Order: sequence, then structure tokens, then C-alpha cells
Amino acid sequence: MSAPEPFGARLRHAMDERGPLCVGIDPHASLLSAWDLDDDIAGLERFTRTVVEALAGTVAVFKPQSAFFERFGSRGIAVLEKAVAELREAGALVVMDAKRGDIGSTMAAYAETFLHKDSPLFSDALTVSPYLGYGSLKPAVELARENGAGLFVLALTSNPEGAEVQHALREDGRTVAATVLGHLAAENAGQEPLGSFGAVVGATLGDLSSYDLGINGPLLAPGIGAQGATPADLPGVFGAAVRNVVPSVSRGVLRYGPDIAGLRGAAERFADEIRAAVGAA
Ligand SMILES: O=c1ccn([C@@H]2O[C@H](COP(=O)(O)O)[C@@H](O)[C@H]2O)c(=O)[nH]1
Repeated sequence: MSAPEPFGARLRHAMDERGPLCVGIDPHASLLSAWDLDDDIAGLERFTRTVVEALAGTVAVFKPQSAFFERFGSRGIAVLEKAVAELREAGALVVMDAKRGDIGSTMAAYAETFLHKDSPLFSDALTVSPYLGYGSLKPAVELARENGAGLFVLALTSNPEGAEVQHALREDGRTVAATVLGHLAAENAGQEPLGSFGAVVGATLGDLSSYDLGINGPLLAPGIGAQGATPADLPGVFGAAVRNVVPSVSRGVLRYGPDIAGLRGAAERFADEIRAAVGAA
């Protein structure tokens, strides 16, 4: 059997075809209410189905936020599984935002859940936390490679609280975040057209020129929309790495539902603004 096409190559192709926008699927209780839906499993199901119907055929990447599905227990997970399958069938890539991280032996089980092709929750990529030590992610790196999947490792998160950990200086004078980025650059060395091991780097962070974002892998950039960043900020934050950025918007798009045309219009506006900003960079 031939090896699956690596996530990085599939992502580059999807970005070329559909543009780099990632739409987050975050069924907040407040959004369910704004969509006139109950905060229950039927509301969750309807919300998710509407997003899939509106956007699965045109947006390159979706990032379901697992927490909003997990809070409904096994029935919420079933809604998530169905959405992942439908999004992938429609040709979109799915980055599961579950931010898993644990000691290696437990990390292996998380990896089996999201990165093994036979798992019902198999996703094209998974967000993971390196804060139990980058080496603890090894089982996920290995299983992702075997299954043509990828990882997005939390490096410089969009929230202001992240700095106390991520900007901390190690004994060698490097920051913790720079060390994470260095590990990712090593994973992606020599991979063409793009490595499969990306970093999460918030679009909210301003000038990051003191960091080497040239990891030859994708940079998932949350923070656009509700957290205050805009597509026009991207070149200033990411510099030369901007062409590898996957800008992610959740509430900034979702607040235009449940109207299908409203959701499509919002996604198109963000996609146009991103194209203008990145194309001009
Ligand atoms: O650094 C990070 C990492 C992940 N997130 C997640 O992205 C979305 C952001 O939602 P918005 O509605 O577009 O603000 C959410 O799922 C976060 O958990 C992040 O914001 N920052």
C-alpha cells in the first residue's frame, strides 16, 4: 500500500485551491442562543450542520473546537465525528482543536484517537501542547507521519497570559517558544512543498521579528475577529513567513449565522481581506 500524502502537501494544495482561511467551529452557548437554538444536543447538531452546509465546499480548513462538543458528552462527540467526516468528504481539511498534551504513554492514546486513520475522530491535524516537554509529543509526531496527518504545536498563543510561559528564558538564553519553533523546524527539514508539523502563533501578538518563524511548516493563526486582530495585521506579525499562515476565525464568521448566505458572505469577506493582505506582502 502506498504511503498517504503528507498533511503539509495536502494543506499547501488546499490553500492554493481555496485560499488559506480556516473557519473555527465553536458552538458557544451564546452563539446557539443568538442563532435561536437551544443549548442542547439538538441545538449543537443544527448549528454544526448549518456551518458544514454553508462552508464545507469552499473553505480550505476547518478547526472544530472540541471543548464545545465534549461538554455535551458522548452525543456531542457523535456530532463532532459526523461533522469531521462530512467536512473531509467535501474536500476540506480538519484541524481538531483539542490541545492535547500529556506524558508520552498517554499522548500515544490521544494520538490514536485523532491521528490514526481508522479512528472515528481521525482528523487531518491536531493541536497539541508541548508544555510537558516537546519530547512527550513523540508518539503523536510518529503516528501523524504514518497516517499522513499533521500537528499544530502551541508556540506563541493568542492570549495575553501565554507570555509568562512562552517568553520565559531558558538557561541557554533562548525563550521557551523559540525552542518549540526550533523543534518544529527540525521535524520539517527538507519537506516539500511544506512540512506537516506546524505551530500555533496568535495573530494578536504584534511584531514577532525576534522569533524565527521560518519552520518550513504551517503557522495556524487564531485571534482574528473576536480577539481583535485583522487580516491586515498578518504581514506585520508574520513577516516573510506570511505565506505559510493559516488565519483562523471562529466567532468573527459564526456570528453571521444561522443565515447560510450570511455565513458565506462573512467567510468570503475574510478570505478577500486575507488575500489582499498576504498578496500585497
Ligand atoms: O492561541 C490560541 C490557540 C487556540 N485558540 C482557539 O481558536 C479559537 C478562537 O476563536 P475566536 O472566536 O476566533 O476568537 C478558539 O477555539 C480558541 O480556543 C485561540 O484563540 N488562541
